[in-house]
Amino acid sequence: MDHSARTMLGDKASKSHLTVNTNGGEKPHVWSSSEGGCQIDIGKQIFCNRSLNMKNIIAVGFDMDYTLAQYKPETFESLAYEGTIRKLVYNLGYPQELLEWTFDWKYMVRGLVLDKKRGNILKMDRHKYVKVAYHGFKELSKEDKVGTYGNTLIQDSFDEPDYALIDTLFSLAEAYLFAQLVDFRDNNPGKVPQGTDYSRMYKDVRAAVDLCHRDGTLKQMVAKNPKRYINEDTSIVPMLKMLRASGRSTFLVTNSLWDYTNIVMNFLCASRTSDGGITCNFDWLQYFDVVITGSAKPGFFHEGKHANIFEVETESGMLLNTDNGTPMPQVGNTSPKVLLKGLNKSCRVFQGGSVGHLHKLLSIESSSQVLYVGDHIYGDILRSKKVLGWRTMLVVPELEREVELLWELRDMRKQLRLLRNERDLVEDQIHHLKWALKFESLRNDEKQKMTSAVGELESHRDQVRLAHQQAQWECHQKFHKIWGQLMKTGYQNSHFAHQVERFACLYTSQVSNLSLYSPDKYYRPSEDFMPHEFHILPL
Ligand SMILES: Nc1nc2c(ncn2[C@@H]2O[C@H](COP(=O)(O)O)[C@@H](O)[C@H]2O)c(=O)[nH]1
Ligand SMILES: [Mg+2]
Repeated sequence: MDHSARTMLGDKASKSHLTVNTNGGEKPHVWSSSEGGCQIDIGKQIFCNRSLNMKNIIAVGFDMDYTLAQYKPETFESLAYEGTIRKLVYNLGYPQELLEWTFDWKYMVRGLVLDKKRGNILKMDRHKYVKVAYHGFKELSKEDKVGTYGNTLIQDSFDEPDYALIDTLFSLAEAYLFAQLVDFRDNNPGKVPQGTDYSRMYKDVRAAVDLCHRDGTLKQMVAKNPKRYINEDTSIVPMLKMLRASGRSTFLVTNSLWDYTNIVMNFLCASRTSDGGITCNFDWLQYFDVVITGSAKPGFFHEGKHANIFEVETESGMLLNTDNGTPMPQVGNTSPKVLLKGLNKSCRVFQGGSVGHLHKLLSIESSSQVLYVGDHIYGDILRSKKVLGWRTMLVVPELEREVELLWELRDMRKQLRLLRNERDLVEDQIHHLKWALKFESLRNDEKQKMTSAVGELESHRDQVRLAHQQAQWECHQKFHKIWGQLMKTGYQNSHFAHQVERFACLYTSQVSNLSLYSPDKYYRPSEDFMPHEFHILPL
């Protein structure tokens, strides 16, 4: 990105947020360091939907998977894809030839909706109007699309059980496999198990993916070689240290269980040995006050929910009974050493429980004092904000490239807007002339003149329309060949963007972007604009 981009967009300076240290590794510039406090690249900024004064926040919580731990989709999602195929073939009777299939990890994006019954994949705008629709990998014609989804009666559904929202990066492999199976069934109806319709195929894929997450197919491989599957982020520890130094409590709430959480957090927080190796220990716990594993979000966020909470004995992974989080004597011959350990530790680790337990453990009086950072709108953000009133930040890794492309394509987008205005203007002129031809008493020569003017304007309109459509398509393709921009569908916000706007107080591309801002930052939203204001107020 050139320097002007940095200064024009959010007044950013050209300073990078990483410097190369003496070992050749990258040293992050946290806000509190001497190099920190510089202006921030557009791709790393935190964007604000709803004002949030960090001074009112006393605890900052984090989700782990795809929030603190950014998986590499090319390896991690491929692992999920291959594991799922094996289960389809060996457990569910799908043909062996599926084992030859390959996965394009860039094809699917978040925010898509699977129409399980029809075998379609959809991208909708914020009004739930279907703008892009594919049957398997075949694009639906405009007529088919409108015929199937144009009916306003189904506009407000698109929910389970007939539809599935691809709202986490964990779902990209299953969406791709669903599209492949739809194509496969259409072309080889006899080859799929008898009675298998599209919905059944989706159900099978879902069950197989689910099993991959539960039976160790994925987690064993990540544990063996975390570096292959997870991006290293040297800013996470400095960010946590800065938040804690500012007086905030920090906590982790993850659906992963303790054994896996410990491996992933060690990878993210441990200091590396000279050969790049990691010593596995529990040092990372010093950066948290409370860690809750196996949290079963989003159910965790229900205040009234009764859920047992167990203390995790970190060395052995043993679960200890607690009295709502308070250590309690174990019945029988449990070693008293183990029982007392929990009382002295600076960070306590639990499994299960619900938000009430967490508030008690952290002495939180009001839920508005908590900021929670997660990657899943439904699992992390929607319930925590809507039901509970926590403040929320959504991590959207795709955003970094999206905003940088927006900047690169600014001239193209300006051109698009001009073409759109011109098309509207010419259409108005045509309507006006046609009206006059129909209702005004005109002389023959006037009529002839007007009729030929209409003809000229219509051909001009067609040219402008075509140029506009062409430019729109080119722009769409620059973002993603099939689905276009993540946050837009045409000129409207996408369904995904609409959810981000409604449920996330803040959103940003990486969790560690928090380290680039003061822990006391007052995040303020940009001004709202109504359509009538666009032509009046200079932007
Ligand atoms: N049983 C299933 N587990 C899943 C699935 N998709 C993801 N996951 C697991 O959830 C947690 C997410 O952790 P969090 O830190 O983001 O709360 C992680 O362990 C995943 O493996 C699924 O479809 N089924
Ligand atoms: Mg997550």
